[in-house]
Amino acid sequence: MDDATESTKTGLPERIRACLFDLDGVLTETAKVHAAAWKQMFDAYLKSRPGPFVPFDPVADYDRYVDGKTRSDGTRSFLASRNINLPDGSPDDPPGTETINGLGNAKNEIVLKLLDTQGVHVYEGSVRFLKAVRAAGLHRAVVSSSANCANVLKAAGIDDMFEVRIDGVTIAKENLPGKPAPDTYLAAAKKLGIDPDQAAVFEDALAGVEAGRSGGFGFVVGVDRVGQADALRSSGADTVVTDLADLLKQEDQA
Ligand SMILES: O=P(O)(O)OC[C@H]1O[C@@H](O)[C@H](O)[C@@H](O)[C@@H]1O
Repeated sequence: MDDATESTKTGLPERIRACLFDLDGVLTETAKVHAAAWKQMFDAYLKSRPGPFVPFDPVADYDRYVDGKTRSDGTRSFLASRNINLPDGSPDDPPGTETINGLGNAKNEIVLKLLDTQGVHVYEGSVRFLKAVRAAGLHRAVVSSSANCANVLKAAGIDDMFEVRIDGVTIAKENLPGKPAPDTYLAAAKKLGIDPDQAAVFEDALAGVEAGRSGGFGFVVGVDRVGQADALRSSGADTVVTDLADLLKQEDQA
């Protein structure tokens, strides 16, 4: 924690009245599952194209182009990095159709299978932190680009911990710009009736931390699961932890 941060029972600055949590990689261990599904889909697609095969890197490519973004933004962004431009197609394009939606649907088939076979695992430190902020009377929202957010929260057994959920389904329905735009976080703060400078954002994705910074949120916590603390800081995190429960430690030590 930064020395300048006034400590409360939760390790957050005193002005904070709400916590806005990303899902995949912050609350649940599902960022890894998404990264594996993206790799399987993109590698199959890249192999089908003429020219040398350069595989999708599940760390570097995932963090830079895909993590935190909606399914279609992530697909578009990685393909653009390889100078591949595909039409959007339609949301119900069958998996494998050579469109942004077709490739995204293929990835979703894989992710659903993986979630089904592996189950959804929560980060225990995140659950402890969630319980601590609830006990401290802070509002809680989940803000995820994933259209599978509701099911993942349910499978993780933490769906009753949040007053507000903004997710990939909301983004499509309300036509919100996805992360790195701040709109999804701003929508959550608005629904909670809290000003952005009274809300803290918790994010493992560079795109999400950027959204927290550009939205004028009161505190941005970078959650480093893959050794990218410096990148999280330079994208706008006020502090970086490897486990949300680390925020509670300074209270224990006080
Ligand atoms: O394909 P879904 O479940 O709608 O998820 C979209 C994105 O949701 C984000 O939360 C993940 O960080 C991305 O990896 C994922 O691709």
